[in-house]
Amino acid sequence: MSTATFNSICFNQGYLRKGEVKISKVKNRNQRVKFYVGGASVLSTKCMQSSEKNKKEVRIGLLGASGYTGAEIVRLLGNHPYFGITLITADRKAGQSMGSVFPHLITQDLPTMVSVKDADFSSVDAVFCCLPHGTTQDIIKGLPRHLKIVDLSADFRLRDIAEYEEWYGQPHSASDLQKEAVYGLTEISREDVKNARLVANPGCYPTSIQLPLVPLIKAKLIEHRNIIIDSKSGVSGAGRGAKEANLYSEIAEGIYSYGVTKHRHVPEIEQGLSDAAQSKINVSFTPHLMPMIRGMQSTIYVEMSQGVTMEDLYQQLRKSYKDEEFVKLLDKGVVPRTHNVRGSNYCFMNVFPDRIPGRAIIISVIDNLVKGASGQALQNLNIMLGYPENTGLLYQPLFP
Ligand SMILES: NC(=O)C1=CN([C@@H]2O[C@H](COP(=O)(O)OP(=O)(O)OC[C@H]3O[C@@H](n4cnc5c(N)ncnc54)[C@H](OP(=O)(O)O)[C@@H]3O)[C@@H](O)[C@H]2O)C=CC1
Ligand SMILES: CC(=O)N[C@@H](CCC(=O)OP(=O)(O)O)C(=O)O
Repeated sequence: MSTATFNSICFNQGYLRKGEVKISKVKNRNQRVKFYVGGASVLSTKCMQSSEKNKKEVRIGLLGASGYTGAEIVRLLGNHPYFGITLITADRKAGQSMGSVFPHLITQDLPTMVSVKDADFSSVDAVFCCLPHGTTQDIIKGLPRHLKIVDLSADFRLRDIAEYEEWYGQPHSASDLQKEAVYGLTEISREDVKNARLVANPGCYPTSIQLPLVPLIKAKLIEHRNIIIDSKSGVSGAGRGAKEANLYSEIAEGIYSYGVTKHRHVPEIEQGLSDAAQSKINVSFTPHLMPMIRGMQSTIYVEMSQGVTMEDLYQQLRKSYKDEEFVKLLDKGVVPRTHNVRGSNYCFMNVFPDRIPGRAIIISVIDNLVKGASGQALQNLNIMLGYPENTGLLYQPLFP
């Protein structure tokens, strides 16, 4: 038995911070080790001293590092003890350093951005693909098979290729890969994510909508008809590319409803809800652009099934998420606010009685760039590679 002091150690379910632990046997880092912490013992398959932080075990390639979700991956991985970035790509900004494109990341020790066509994947183990939909499928098709991939674009989210082609207005060039892709709404498909090679990371609106609705639909607590979803997004949801519609003068001091009746997230939302219901569900969905940078709220109006009460809805969500680290049902009556999840991987939700008997109102909030994109992507890659799901994701919300 030996004694050591760690700043942090990780074990199967999370982290222990600062403290003395006694280690019964240690031969190598991946060995099963017994820790004694304050009299209790904890079994671990992987442990690491924080002083080893720079010797990262997994080499990450980040495609689309010069965009918002790419930058967010860099920010999150800055605190990840096991994942180190060894390759970053950009398109127009290829040849530049990360610090020159995103000065807030100047302290990160990263290689220069290269174009995807010049990227060498031989010393990469896993890839985050933060590229525009439509361009992604051809790039992923060309990647070596040894790579684990989390794709943040919409290219592999829809199982039905014809539906993709209809809603995205272009042919799909990698239908074979689509068959192996796992839709990575982590809390709902965790078991499938574990064994996936390619994960299609959900869209931000679909994440905020499916997390509350899937458990209620599975438990048959709400009717499949008349689901009305009104969502609001911060402008970073549209990416960093210059667009007239996203100019400050177009966004500030106003709200803009867009994609009315035809937003491309409709089939993704309906796919997830229909899977939960095991029958086709159609929804009314309208997204809005808000004069804020980050954040997303979905306000969802539903009809409760015959005989179901508000208490049933609340208790079902409590049961579904009581052990989840990143999805929180708030105390009764507390209204979720985008401010309360900013910069974090949390989804906060709650359910309220409507004034009209038999109807309920659900509100869920996320940070579109974290749980709605890069945070959930990291949660998925942690699972795919057998690390604790929360690794690198323990940021508290940034408020005010
Ligand atoms: N922003 C958000 O909140 C969310 C975004 N997503 C999805 O994640 C993906 C990335 O989004 P986001 O980071 O916001 O987008 P950005 O527009 O901010 O970044 C796009 C990135 O892709 C690169 N790129 C553009 N075109 C090409 C191309 N033809 N070949 C190779 N690289 C290219 C850009 O390089 P360069 O800058 O050098 O031109 C940039 O690095 C998108 O599919 C988006 O829909 C998903 C959920 C939420
Ligand atoms: C504000 C804004 O423009 N948001 C984006 C959604 C971002 C996202 O989650 O979507 P994808 O990953 O499917 O692109 C939009 O409405 O297209």
